[in-house]
Amino acid sequence: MNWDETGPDTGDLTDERLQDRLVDAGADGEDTAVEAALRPKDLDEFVGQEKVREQLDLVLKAARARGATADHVLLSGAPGLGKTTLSMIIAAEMNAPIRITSGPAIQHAGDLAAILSSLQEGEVLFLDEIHRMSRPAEEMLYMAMEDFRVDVIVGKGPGATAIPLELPPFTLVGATTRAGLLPPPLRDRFGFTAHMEFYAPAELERVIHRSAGLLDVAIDPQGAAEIAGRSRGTPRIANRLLRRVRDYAQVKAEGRIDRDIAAAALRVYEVDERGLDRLDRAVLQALLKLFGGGPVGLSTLAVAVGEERETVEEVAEPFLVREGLLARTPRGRVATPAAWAHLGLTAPQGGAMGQQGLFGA
Ligand SMILES: Nc1ncnc2c1ncn2[C@@H]1O[C@H](COP(=O)(O)OP(=O)(O)OP(=O)(O)O)[C@@H](O)[C@H]1O
Repeated sequence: MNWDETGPDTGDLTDERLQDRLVDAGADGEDTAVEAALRPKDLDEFVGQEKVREQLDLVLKAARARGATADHVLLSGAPGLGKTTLSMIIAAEMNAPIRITSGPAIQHAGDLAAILSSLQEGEVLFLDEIHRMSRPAEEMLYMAMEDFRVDVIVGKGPGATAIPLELPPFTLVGATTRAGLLPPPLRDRFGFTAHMEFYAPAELERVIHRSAGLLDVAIDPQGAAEIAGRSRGTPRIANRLLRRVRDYAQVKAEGRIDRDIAAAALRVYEVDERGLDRLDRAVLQALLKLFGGGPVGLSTLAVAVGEERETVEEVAEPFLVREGLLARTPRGRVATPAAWAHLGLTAPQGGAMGQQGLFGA
């Protein structure tokens, strides 16, 4: 074997460390405050997603020309790609107020009835994680979306009565990370559905330049490219990395960000040039160094990195799979040739443990 035999340096990736992952696409407390300041305010400021922007622009312009409320909109896509931002832009473009809530916050049909009955005419209701709403609330939503009416059930058992309640026309903007999980009757009630894609590096560079301008940070094009390449196709991560690089630049380089400063800062934060962090690399290293590239079962891999199965499967693997570094096969997890190259290791001759046949020699 021609790789070093010391085994992976998996460190101590406790749950607390995971919550602080710089490359997690979910929002944290700090994000929410800063994100408000960095959010594009209209469709022109919204970077990338050309098709979605073009289509949405037509939907909104046509509704405005008719003096009507815009059709219901469903936005699907991974966390941090701009679904909340787009919903706010829809409201702004329609000159309408916006109410923000989420599926998990609506556990009873009554919760939803209370929200719906207090909407103003034309208001945008943003329902994040719409796939996590309770079943009774979901059924109430069908009628509200289609007929702008809900039946509020008063009482229980045989004496229960349904009191119809008229609603003002409103625009529901539903957001989900998993459009496939939505029941077809709900999906069909949206007049416009858009899928948000991960952003290309050049688009993330534009996001970074825009945010740097708003944060009053000096950054050159190479510095922005360096951060964009590590941002996993996600504007939220790009903005978060920019803020960490800004800290480093303030302490070490009079606040100016160029390629070397960005690279040095992100080395300190353990985000590599492809956007992998310590956990991602620990999983890859275990797979390559301990198991010759696999196939190896998920549980074994998880024990090797000292993590829960779910952490490896849900936190690390999706990005590694997306990047073409790891494959989930019926025989177990397998590293791709790109994984060997990324860690600077040489794949064993003859394709040890399943390399051959799965990816060629
Ligand atoms: N197209 C874009 N152009 C510029 N900035 C963007 C864009 N999309 C997202 N952002 C920035 O990324 C951050 C996260 O976006 P947003 O909160 O809209 O994501 P999201 O898809 O709603 O995420 P989640 O599903 O986790 O709530 C925001 O601060 C916003 O400024």
